[in-house]
Amino acid sequence: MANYSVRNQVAIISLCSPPVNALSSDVRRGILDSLKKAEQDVKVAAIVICGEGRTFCVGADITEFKSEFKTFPNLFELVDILESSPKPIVAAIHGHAFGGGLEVALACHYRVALSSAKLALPEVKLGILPGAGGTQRLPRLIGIDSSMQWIAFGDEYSAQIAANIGIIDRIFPSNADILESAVQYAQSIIGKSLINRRVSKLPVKDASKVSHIMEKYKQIVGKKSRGAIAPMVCLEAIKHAALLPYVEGMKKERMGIEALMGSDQSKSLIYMFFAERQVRNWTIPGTGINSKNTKPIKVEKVAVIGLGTMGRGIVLSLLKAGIKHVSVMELNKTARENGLLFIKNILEGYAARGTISETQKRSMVDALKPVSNFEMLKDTDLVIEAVFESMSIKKDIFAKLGQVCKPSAVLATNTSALDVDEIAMVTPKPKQVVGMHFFAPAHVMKLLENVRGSKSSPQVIATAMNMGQRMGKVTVLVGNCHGFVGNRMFRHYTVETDFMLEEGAYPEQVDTVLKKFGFAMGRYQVGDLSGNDIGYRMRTKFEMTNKQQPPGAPERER
Ligand SMILES: CCCCCCCC/C=C\C=C\CC(=O)SCCNC(=O)CCNC(=O)[C@H](O)C(C)(C)COP(=O)(O)OP(=O)(O)OC[C@H]1O[C@@H](n2cnc3c(N)ncnc32)[C@H](O)[C@@H]1OP(=O)(O)O
Repeated sequence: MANYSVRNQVAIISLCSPPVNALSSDVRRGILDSLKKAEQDVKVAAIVICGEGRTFCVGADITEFKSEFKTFPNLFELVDILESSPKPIVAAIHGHAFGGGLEVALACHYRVALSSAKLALPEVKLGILPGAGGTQRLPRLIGIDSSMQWIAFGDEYSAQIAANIGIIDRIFPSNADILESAVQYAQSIIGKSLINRRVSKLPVKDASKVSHIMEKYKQIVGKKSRGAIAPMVCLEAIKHAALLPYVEGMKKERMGIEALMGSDQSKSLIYMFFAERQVRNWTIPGTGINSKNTKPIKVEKVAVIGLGTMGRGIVLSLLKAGIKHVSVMELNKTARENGLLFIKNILEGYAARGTISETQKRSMVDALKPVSNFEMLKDTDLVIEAVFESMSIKKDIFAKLGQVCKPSAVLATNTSALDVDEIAMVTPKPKQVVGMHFFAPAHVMKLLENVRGSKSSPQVIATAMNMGQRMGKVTVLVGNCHGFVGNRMFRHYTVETDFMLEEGAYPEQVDTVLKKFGFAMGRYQVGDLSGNDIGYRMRTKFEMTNKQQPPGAPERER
């Protein structure tokens, strides 16, 4: 679980737990045993900790969360043992140094990284806090302000940003051999004093400003992470780094993680973490066909038909995924102009905020290819139709696509409830048709529900799934039934909130409570965004509005 070797006075402890070197109890034990060997070997003058395979270390092994705390060395014990080593330890980071992985690196005396490496303390996204000294060591290295930013939101940062603020001591080019570079670096620091290299012994630079900074982040967290408990507990723990000696601060951190670990919020977030990964392994029930044995079609040219709310978001998602040729077809002139303006404005906003560079923005704008007739789509690899939710309009479009598109083109409909098979049947090759149900706003929402028609070919399904993943979506394969899965779930939620209106609540009151609970938008805001007419049409088509009831009859009687 950790391999040990010695090269020119430098001991190498390499984490070996594929695929991501999570810190299972065996890995922690392996690190400790190797460290003892290195400390006892008189020929060893420095130590490098690195990760084998694609990454340094992604943190604690989440699958062990129920049991790991009793096994020695625990992660918070291991980091203190590492830091107190009399021989200098260099963390050699490539891939990811996340969570406990970064905490191990912070306990080392030096940190070097490839420029392509990513660093983060993302525990807050699992509803917990960095419980191996992260809330106490990071502030001593980069200050309270930056630590609150890193820990309360859990975002990842590039090695270069980490170097700029003092986490990383030396950056190597992304194509360098990280181990070789780290060993050379370790040789260069042999004999140097470790007095200023033990992070837990350093003072917190902006400690005197802690109250002010704390207030600032409480406000931001209150808005950005409404309803979440962990971010506030993270802030509290970091505050203690400024107010208390390291050992006392660690006790507070421990209290924080004990309060959060096993909470309903944490359990849900951990469930979500694994569920999001599990859906990548899709399967067609009863056929043996699955993500492992089916290859997607190569997609370079994509077209989106319709530039309304959904079409615009889909185009943006494709551009963000790096698709270099996105044809957009909107026959209505005003809708086309408004849609293109909307897309360009959003890209401008990304560039202004630094989410993308100016060069990336220009290349995204260049990738946009407005087209005015169906013939222009003849060499497109994937067409995503995102027009009005009307079966007759969609059938009309698919009949035309069936005539003009090349036989291998994947034809996707962004319907939220209509029968994908009925749409597919108007084309000469129904096996090329699949549903790709995005959620509004499509460039923001992470869920994509791909709908498997009864005729959709495995390769077509694989292509839609692959495209979803390229767009960074949590892409779920579902069957073809009314409302698919997302809207069938959403329906129960809307029915309950509608009952509340009938019982006297106003839409804005319902929305306010939901937002306070943590929802990004209230249920009625969502209705306004997607269009209440869509739900109305769906209900009418399926005769869920009981014609015997007079207009205005209560929902529960319909
Ligand atoms: C009761 C009180 C006790 C008090 C004492 C507590 C002491 C605790 C001390 C310390 C606590 C530390 C907390 C942590 O470190 S929590 C973990 C923090 N790290 C993370 O959250 C990182 C999670 N991983 C990711 O975000 C991604 O995997 C990423 C690193 C970005 C890589 O992404 P990608 O390349 O897309 O790879 P996958 O996500 O597909 O992952 C590949 C497979 O690896 C599995 N995986 C990933 N991370 C972990 C992990 N931390 N633990 C276990 N398994 C992990 C993932 O599920 C994939 O598996 P599969 O292929 O089977 O789907």
